[in-house]
Amino acid sequence: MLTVALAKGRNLFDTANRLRISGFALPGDFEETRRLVIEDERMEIRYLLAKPVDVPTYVEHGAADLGIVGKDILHEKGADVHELLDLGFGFCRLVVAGPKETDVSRVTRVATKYPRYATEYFRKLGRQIEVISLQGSVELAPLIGLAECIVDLVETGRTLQENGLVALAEVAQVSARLVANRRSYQLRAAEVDDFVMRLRQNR
Ligand SMILES: Nc1ncnc2c1ncn2[C@@H]1O[C@H](COP(=O)(O)OP(=O)(O)OP(=O)(O)O)[C@@H](O)[C@H]1O
Ligand SMILES: O=P(O)(O)OC[C@H]1O[C@H](OP(=O)(O)OP(=O)(O)O)[C@H](O)[C@@H]1O
Repeated sequence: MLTVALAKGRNLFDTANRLRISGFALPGDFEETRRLVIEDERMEIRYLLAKPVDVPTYVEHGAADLGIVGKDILHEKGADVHELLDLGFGFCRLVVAGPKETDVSRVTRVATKYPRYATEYFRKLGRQIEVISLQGSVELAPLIGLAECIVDLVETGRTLQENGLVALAEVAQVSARLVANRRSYQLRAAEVDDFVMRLRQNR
């Protein structure tokens, strides 16, 4: 039986949809259930419903053979996992954003849920910045002077717009990815390949 860790929240609906059209039988209440472990006995798959940021951890440590999670989280966590497939949903962009007059090449304080991305991005610009780590509502920081700009996800642009901020530069493009534990990828190759093939065919 393969164990697959799925990110709860925003991407779960598209993930479940993709699994269903790929032939996996999920319970009708899959997207709403409070159960955290769900078994599909016919397909011999066990799903773990995890907080998105924890999915790479389950996969890296072998608690799950496979995982589905956003590229943003994957890179930020730096987990040692094998990336197998861009699933083609969960699209958004990680950007530097702030008041429109902000000079990105001169900022010193950046608020973000993504310290690694932020540090790497500004290092490439030759800038050593102070990162202010926040857990959400990051757009607040430049509004009240906690930071000059932010590094955060943008999808529709509505949150930036309603707070008088603009995207100043793109840091990364994001979509959902299928990842594998490195040992599972080698030792359970046939099962993993079958899972990958089914998801790939239904992109
Ligand atoms: N507009 C968006 N804002 C945030 N994440 C998005 C957006 N569009 C797609 N995503 C993807 O969804 C993932 C975040 O999902 P979600 O917001 O449910 O997680 P979360 O912020 O960790 O939530 P929580 O902390 O409440 O569990 C991101 O990692 C990203 O890959
Ligand atoms: O471009 P938009 O479509 O407006 O989406 C972008 C917003 O969505 C996310 O926040 P989320 O709703 O996950 O809340 P959070 O701030 O608590 O992370 C992200 O951090 C942005 O704030």
